[in-house]
Amino acid sequence: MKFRASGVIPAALMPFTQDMELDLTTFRSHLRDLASVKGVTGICVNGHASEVMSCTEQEQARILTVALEEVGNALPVIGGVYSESSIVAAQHAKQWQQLGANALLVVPPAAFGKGAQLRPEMVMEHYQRIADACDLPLIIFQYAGAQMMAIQTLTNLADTIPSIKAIKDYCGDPVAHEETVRQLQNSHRKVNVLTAHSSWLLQSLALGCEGILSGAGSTVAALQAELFEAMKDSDLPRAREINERLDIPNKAFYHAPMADQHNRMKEAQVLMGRFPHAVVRPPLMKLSTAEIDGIRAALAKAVMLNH
Ligand SMILES: N[C@@H](CC=O)C(=O)O
Repeated sequence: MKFRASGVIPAALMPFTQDMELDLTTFRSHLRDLASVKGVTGICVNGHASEVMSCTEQEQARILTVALEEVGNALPVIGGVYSESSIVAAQHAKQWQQLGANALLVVPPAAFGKGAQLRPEMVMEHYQRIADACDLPLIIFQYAGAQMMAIQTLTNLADTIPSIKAIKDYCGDPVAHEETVRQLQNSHRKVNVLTAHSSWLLQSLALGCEGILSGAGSTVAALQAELFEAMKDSDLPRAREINERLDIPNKAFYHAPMADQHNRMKEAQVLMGRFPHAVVRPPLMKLSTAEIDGIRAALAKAVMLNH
């Protein structure tokens, strides 16, 4: 299945059983749900939304294999490559290719947050090792805050590593985001920008981003796809209307502490009748009843509850 770095690519959640094991039955039905949404062009697993940091290497391999079995005939599957070690990340890249992944999302190691701006060679080495270990299209993951890479580092990556085809941009800064679109997507070496700015998608898509790769897609992929379509058609009134609808669940998912963003989406899946439980692995903690009630109210207001 050929990966095209465009359109709406949800990052799947990873359901766990009550004893915190992978719940692969629910995962399979989650993947089928996502694949059935009109406008979805791929599915990403083993990203932050899948709680990749708390899954073992064997579990990550299993998650990718199950995703490929379940939806790999219909859509490209993008596997997140995450390790604190560039050497291990490169081993994963090789293994994920052998398992059949169609592209890789390079999840930034925590070390980037302690010096990627001052020592961009860390970033270059991490990506180069991954690129050398496989032949798959790579997606840069630009993260907000301390992990954020300088625009010069992004253009150096694009110029040095031909297999880089896209960037998932979650820089959180509209000025930096616009510059990323300008310098990567609208330059001679075209690297598509897939926005992850789920809470300001309309503004982001107005810059011309070629797609959306977002954890919120796990839960609001249909609305994201409608918004994407409206923006492609330059139908601003329609886009504004969809944006208003998206704003309600987005406000319930994206607020401090941001560590809980996907935790909240899991609770939403339970409230929508899709997941049996919203179990997260520590250090993430179960949300309070008051917060779950707030998510329920938001979903009801957005007409996302069937009951
Ligand atoms: N909020 C973004 C970035 C997360 O890591 C997303 O979920 O895609």
